[in-house]
Amino acid sequence: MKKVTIIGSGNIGLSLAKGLVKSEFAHAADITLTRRNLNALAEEASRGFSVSNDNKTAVQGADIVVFAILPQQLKKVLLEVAPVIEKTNQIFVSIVSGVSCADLKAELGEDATVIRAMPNTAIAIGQSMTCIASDNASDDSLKEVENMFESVGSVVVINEDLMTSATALCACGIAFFLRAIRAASQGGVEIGFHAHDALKMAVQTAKGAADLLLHTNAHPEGEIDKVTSPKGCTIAGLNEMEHNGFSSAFIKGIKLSADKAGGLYHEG
Ligand SMILES: NC(=O)C1=CN([C@@H]2O[C@H](COP(=O)(O)OP(=O)(O)OC[C@H]3O[C@@H](n4cnc5c(N)ncnc54)[C@H](OP(=O)(O)O)[C@@H]3O)[C@@H](O)[C@H]2O)C=CC1
Ligand SMILES: O=C(O)[C@@H]1CCC=N1
Repeated sequence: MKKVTIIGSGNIGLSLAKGLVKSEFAHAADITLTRRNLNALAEEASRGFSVSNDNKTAVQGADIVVFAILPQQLKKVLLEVAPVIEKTNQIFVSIVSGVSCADLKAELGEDATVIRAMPNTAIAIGQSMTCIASDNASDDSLKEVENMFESVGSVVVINEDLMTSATALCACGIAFFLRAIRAASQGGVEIGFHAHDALKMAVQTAKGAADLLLHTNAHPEGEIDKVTSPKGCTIAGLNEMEHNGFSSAFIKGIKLSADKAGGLYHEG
């Protein structure tokens, strides 16, 4: 089993930790979680994770070190751990948005093996879409990190220049689809369902749509054509949504997220 240290155990760091244990990629005891407010990790400590507020100690002996802190918090931590890292044995994975491999190596050293990864919070249940990229990792190192993220979802290896796009589409994207589900359930309440039934119906309908595409490799529009009866109620509803900017709003939101994701580190 690999030893994994996660620096920054907030929303995504903890989701990753839970997913890795659930998938049996690692035992809780092989995962070290850090944050400054150690009290907030009491529950994880009781579940067998090693917890610490000492990043320097926590990185030592780890096979894979994952940085999961905010872009604005990263530089200080990189400078803190740089003197104690083992460049020949350790892989450094950053899931911090807007931080390039060059930025990481500028602080950790040019010979450090750095890999960027962009998962989403469904990683906690093994359903992440994770994109990974590196400009210097060996095939073996890249494979090791790919295996880790494949244990908790799907992985696509991409060119580094597409990482901010991956951030918007996949990492932010899960929030966009969640909001769409909430909107559908709100519509369901207006047309007569109690909120809990409307939400359950919206969730299962969204899951069915996603699974349909995953299982058949079909194009969404082909599946939509099967639903829209001539002069029917689906095309009426769909066109009303489009007149109100549904696709356009989604596309514009994704573009704005991608623009924003690129700038968070250097904005400071
Ligand atoms: N949330 C998401 O869905 C995704 C987020 N990301 C990226 O992951 C990163 C983290 O995001 P998110 O989890 O949402 O943010 P959170 O604020 O939830 O988590 C960040 C964590 O880092 C800890 N932290 C801050 N400074 C230090 C430090 N010096 N040493 C150790 N721990 C520290 C904080 O705890 P404390 O204050 O106690 O130290 C906090 O728990 C961001 O860069 C984001 O871009 C990427 C993909 C998805
Ligand atoms: O909102 C954010 O900035 C982070 C990055 C991707 C998901 N959450």
